Amino acid sequence: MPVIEVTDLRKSYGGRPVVDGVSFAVEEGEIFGVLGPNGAGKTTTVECVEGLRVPDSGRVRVTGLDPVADHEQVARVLGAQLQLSELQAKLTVREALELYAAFYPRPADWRPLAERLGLAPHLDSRFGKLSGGQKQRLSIALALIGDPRIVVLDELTTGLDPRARRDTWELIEDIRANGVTVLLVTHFMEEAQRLCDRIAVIDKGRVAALDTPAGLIRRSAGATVISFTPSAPLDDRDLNGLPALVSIEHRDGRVTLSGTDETVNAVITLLARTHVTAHQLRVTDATLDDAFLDLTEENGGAGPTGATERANTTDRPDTTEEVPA
Ligand SMILES: Nc1ncnc2c1ncn2[C@@H]1O[C@H](COP(=O)(O)OP(=O)(O)OP(=O)(O)O)[C@@H](O)[C@H]1O
Repeated sequence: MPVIEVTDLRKSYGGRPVVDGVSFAVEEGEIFGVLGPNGAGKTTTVECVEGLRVPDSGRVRVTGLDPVADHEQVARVLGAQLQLSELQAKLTVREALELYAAFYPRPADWRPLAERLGLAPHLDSRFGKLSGGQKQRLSIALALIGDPRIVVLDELTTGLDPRARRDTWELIEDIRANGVTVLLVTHFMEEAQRLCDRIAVIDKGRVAALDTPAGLIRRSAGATVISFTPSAPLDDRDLNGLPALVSIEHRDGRVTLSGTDETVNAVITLLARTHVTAHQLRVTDATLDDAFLDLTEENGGAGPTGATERANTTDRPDTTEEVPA
């Protein structure tokens, strides 16, 4: 049975719909991602799940409870990440943990929690003196202190350096390994791809797609990208005739094609037939970035032109770029 159910959720501000019929269900034990461009309605959606906003219409249930009508009971099963600005700079880590534990009838023991989150050496440090990563870990600890079944993490790793971000990912996996369901709002494709079992891509207040990361990538128009530098020019007619081809790009003597495995096999056959050698041949899968751009309208939507530009980006090293607004 799903632990979170959102059905046809709608919310407008000043007559402008920002959540426009969103539906999804999160199963127990999942890391479920909510991904989308700026202003897509992600935070509004999860705040309705947390009971912090009242929907205009639609139905939200958290373990069968209504987050608005049954707010207190929902607060016991659902841990929300604290806005870090709400913590006083002079409060120590220990004081913050003790204070927040006191809000719950059956809190988790904060000591092992602090240990697990690497906060044990910093118990006497004041909040204002913590690094960005330590602050984030404290905010996760405070979200978990009520011993919730579900935790909502919104833009958890924004502003963290790559190492702190990776450490935080391990923590999130660790939280799930302890049986907690995670609802994760993120901008970072790599984060969503690495962590989430399923992702709802939200665009302009609607669910543009809901699938596993691999499923979203498969939907992307050019799911496989092959690039090489040919030893002699290839005939454009041959390239354009390749099966399942989505895009072709020529740059600095290098050819980059996106399509499917069928395209890749046909290119290899073409190279053999024309006795052309492919130098620095690379075959890569499209990334969630590519799928995201295909699925969200503001970035140009699906189509060969968009895919052509992106074909190049798959060769990039392991980056954690934010989605352009
Ligand atoms: N209280 C409010 N009053 C009026 N407009 C609001 C309010 N809260 C949010 N909005 C607007 O609703 C839209 C959706 O906001 P929301 O924060 O849900 O999006 P988001 O997908 O989380 O965006 P981001 O990734 O930028 O945080 C935005 O245009 C935002 O400016």
